[in-house]
Amino acid sequence: MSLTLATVRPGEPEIFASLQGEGASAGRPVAFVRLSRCNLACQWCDTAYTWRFTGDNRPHRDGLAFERKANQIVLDEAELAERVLALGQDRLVITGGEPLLQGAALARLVPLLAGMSVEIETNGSVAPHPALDAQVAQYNVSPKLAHSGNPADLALVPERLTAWAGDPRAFFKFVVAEPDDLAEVEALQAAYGIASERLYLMGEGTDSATLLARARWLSDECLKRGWRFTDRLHIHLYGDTRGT
Ligand SMILES: C[S@@+](CC[C@H](N)C(=O)[O-])C[C@H]1O[C@@H](n2cnc3c(N)ncnc32)[C@H](O)[C@@H]1O
Ligand SMILES: Nc1nc2[nH]cc(C(=O)O)c2c(=O)[nH]1
Ligand code: SF4
Ligand SMILES: [Mg+2]
Repeated sequence: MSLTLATVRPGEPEIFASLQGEGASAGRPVAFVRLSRCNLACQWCDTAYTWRFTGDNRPHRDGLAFERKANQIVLDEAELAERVLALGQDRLVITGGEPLLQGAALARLVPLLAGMSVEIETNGSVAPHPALDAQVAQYNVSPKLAHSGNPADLALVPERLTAWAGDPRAFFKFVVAEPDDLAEVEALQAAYGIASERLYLMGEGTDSATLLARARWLSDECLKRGWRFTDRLHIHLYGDTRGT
């Protein structure tokens, strides 16, 4: 079995070491692998190069029907594990695109990582393969709200949100653009019993000024509600740059 990865430059898979920029483990030095393909199509996605391919202007709402394009690289698990281990970190963050679309292959990758812990970035709409789930230390679950432009029935899958809310490894990370978006977060917390200590708000944005402007009111909202706030550290450090 193999994995389809995004590329940081033509022909170079997006495998890199950086500080985790977001969520409950922000600031931790980690290795990253970015997989290609996504089942959603957020209108503000900062990694659309993993799912919207040259020559096709429609968002691919069906990530499983992806086409093999020059900007994707297929690696077998052993080759990928070797490149990850060479980065010398004790945790691997698997992101994308939507990495859980390739859960069976990821389940075969993890045992080759010599004891590295695994953290997964997911949009929360896809069930983790059971053999992968048994090996995951932390999920960063980012359910997409209406402002993402995705149909709610694709983005917000009730049985998935119930499962994530009941899993202590799962930290929710809601991308918020405007104060009105908070009513949706409130409704989801009430509907699924999401614990406030596992509920993070993160501003939408791919530049420091936008993120800081949003942080100013998001922090007040978190103080009022007992929710958590996360910034996007990598954007402040490196801008909107692939492989950082
Ligand atoms: C590119 S996604 C990949 C993982 C998965 N598809 C997901 O959406 O969680 C990684 C993280 O970046 C966030 N993200 C993507 N574009 C963003 C933007 N323009 N502003 C803020 N967060 C963004 C997503 O919500 C998610 O938390
Ligand atoms: N440094 C850094 N931290 C991140 N946290 C989540 C990321 C993602 O794209 O999933 C990401 C990323 O792309 N870079
Ligand atoms: S779910 Fe994640 S990868 Fe997919 S379009 Fe949205 S932000 Fe981008
Ligand atoms: Mg990113």
